[in-house]
Amino acid sequence: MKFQLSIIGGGVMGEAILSRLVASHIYVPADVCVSDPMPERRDLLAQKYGVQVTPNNLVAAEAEIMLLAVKPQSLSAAAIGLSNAPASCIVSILAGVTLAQLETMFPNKPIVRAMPNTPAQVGAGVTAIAANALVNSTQLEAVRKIFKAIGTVVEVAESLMDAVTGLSGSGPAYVALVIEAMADGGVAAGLPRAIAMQLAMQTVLGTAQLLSETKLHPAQLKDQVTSPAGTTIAAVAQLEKAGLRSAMIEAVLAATHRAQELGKQ
Ligand SMILES: NC(=O)C1=CN([C@@H]2O[C@H](COP(=O)(O)OP(=O)(O)OC[C@H]3O[C@@H](n4cnc5c(N)ncnc54)[C@H](O)[C@@H]3O)[C@@H](O)[C@H]2O)C=CC1
Ligand SMILES: O=C(O)[C@@H]1CCC=N1
Repeated sequence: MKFQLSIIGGGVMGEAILSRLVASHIYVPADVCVSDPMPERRDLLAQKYGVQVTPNNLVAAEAEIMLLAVKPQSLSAAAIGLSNAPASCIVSILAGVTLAQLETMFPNKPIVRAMPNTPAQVGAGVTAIAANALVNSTQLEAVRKIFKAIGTVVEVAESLMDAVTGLSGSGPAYVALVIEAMADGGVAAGLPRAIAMQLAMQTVLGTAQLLSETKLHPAQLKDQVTSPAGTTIAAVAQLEKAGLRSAMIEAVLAATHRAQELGKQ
């Protein structure tokens, strides 16, 4: 096979995955090909990572693993002529697009559906994967290795992939909104913007680390912070009044439903 790995679509996620794979020496740049119609993306990726680039998806398809990283709306156009692609194994990170749909486009191919997230850019992503019946253990291990390079990997039933998309796939945006809003609150209370941002960011990072390392339930952590008649319970009462928990639950459900819709297009 001409390439060990090809990435169809060198955008935000394609580059995030590529950057970690090259940095961790999992693939030699010469063995990787990225296909993208935008010359400026091709030039940037070739210069920055030393990989092969092409505007022709068919050229890139000569790979052991072909990773699809185009928008779901671009999949039909990207897949034209690829139904008999020589790629040994196909991996899709497209929101909403099911294994059944991919199997129709790429008959009799081993296919893995995956859902990473943008903290992949700094090796702190989380990716859920689900494989079809044709994926063998060597191929699954190779796919796991790709996603381990960008963070942690969990295996789920394919029926749960839209829910994964609603939670961790889209989740970095929810957390970013929370951090921005907390910083705004600090600014409203008189803090300089830069200090407010630093405090908000480290509070989110530190809280996630504390929960992860101690295995405390979030409710226990909340109870540790809330002194009787203190400041935190005053804030928690406001958050409950504004429906923070309900808003977050509805947000995850809305993203899950949107992923289901994208899969039906
Ligand atoms: N951005 C995110 O946070 C996440 C995105 N995803 C999924 O990853 C996929 C890519 O998303 P992004 O990287 O954010 O999008 P993006 O728009 O940054 O990248 C898509 C790339 O595909 C290229 N492209 C368009 N048509 C093409 C074609 N016919 N052949 C080859 N390349 C083509 C574009 O030029 C662009 O560089 C989407 O399907 C999305 O659902 C999954 C997890 C997280
Ligand atoms: O918003 C989207 O559709 C993509 C999928 C998960 C994160 N971003």
